[in-house]
Amino acid sequence: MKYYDSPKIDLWTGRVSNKWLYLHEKVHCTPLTELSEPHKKSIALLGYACDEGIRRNQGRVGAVNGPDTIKSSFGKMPNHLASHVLLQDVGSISCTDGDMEAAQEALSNVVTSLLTKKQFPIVLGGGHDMAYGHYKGIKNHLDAKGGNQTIGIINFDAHFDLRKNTEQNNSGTPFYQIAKDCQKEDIDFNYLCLGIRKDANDRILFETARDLKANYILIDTFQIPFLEEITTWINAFVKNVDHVYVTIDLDGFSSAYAPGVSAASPMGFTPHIVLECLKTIIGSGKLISLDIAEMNPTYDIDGQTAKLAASLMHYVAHNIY
Ligand SMILES: N=CN[C@@H](CCC(=O)O)C(=O)O
Ligand SMILES: [Mn+2]
Ligand SMILES: [Mn+2]
Repeated sequence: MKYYDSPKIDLWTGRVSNKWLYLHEKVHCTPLTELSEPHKKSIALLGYACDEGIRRNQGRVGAVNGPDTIKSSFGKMPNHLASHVLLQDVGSISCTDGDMEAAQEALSNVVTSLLTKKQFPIVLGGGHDMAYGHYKGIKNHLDAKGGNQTIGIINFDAHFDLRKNTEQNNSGTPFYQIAKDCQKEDIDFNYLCLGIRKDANDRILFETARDLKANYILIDTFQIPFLEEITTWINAFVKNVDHVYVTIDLDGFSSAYAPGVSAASPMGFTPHIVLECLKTIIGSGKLISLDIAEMNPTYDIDGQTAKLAASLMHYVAHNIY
């Protein structure tokens, strides 16, 4: 398949225990052609190796290497997964010819197929344009099942990513594109954005958020001391939808935690508040799929952004089933 690379076994190295103590010993590298409906509960790791959207959005490229770096960091972590949980690396969507829309389409098709095969997808990026393909994949899967099931998007991010795509699609436009698709279908655009920075979103973006009825919490209050209020907001949002798609943009974290991104946030959020929110969302039983975006190894320091992404994955993988 064009825009698809099979899993790379070489990424999965680390301490050898011969007792599945480490995730690189637990993971199976399964090309999509060999993926079947599992007998066990299964987590599918998929890369989105594309930074074309970041380049178009005047950002710093390098996120094309993000997925492999996160997988490699994750593999070195301890495995506490139950034996009845399968962990599979199913490879990566790649975009080497600049055709980001084709890569998004390929991503959408693979996500649909993963969900149909009863996998829990964790997608690793790559630019946040990933969210458009990821959302479409979830939507197509649910539409095929019928019943008009609704999707709520929870985006942990410093940015709305609601830029208008009148000139082009890029890493700053995915949720605007989704909102426009919702309008065409006459369905609600259910979007909650956590960690918005006033110093990183212009007036037009705030106006667009208002016009599209986007829900958001500013970075000033997206902090542990406001956990009770934040949890109430999340619960109210989740209650209103059938399924939740979570997308985590690493550039929303303070650059003290996540320097390896295109647009860093010195005044960003902490991993602790994100983990608390993930606990609430997973606890709702509605989380259908998740991704981690904008990992850029070129600007990382001592692999700490990759480790943060891997730790978030570690938490989700160990709590989803
Ligand atoms: N995907 C992120 N996009 C941000 C980048 C901001 C920046 O380059 O400073 C945005 O378009 O708002
Ligand atoms: Mn961002
Ligand atoms: Mn983003």
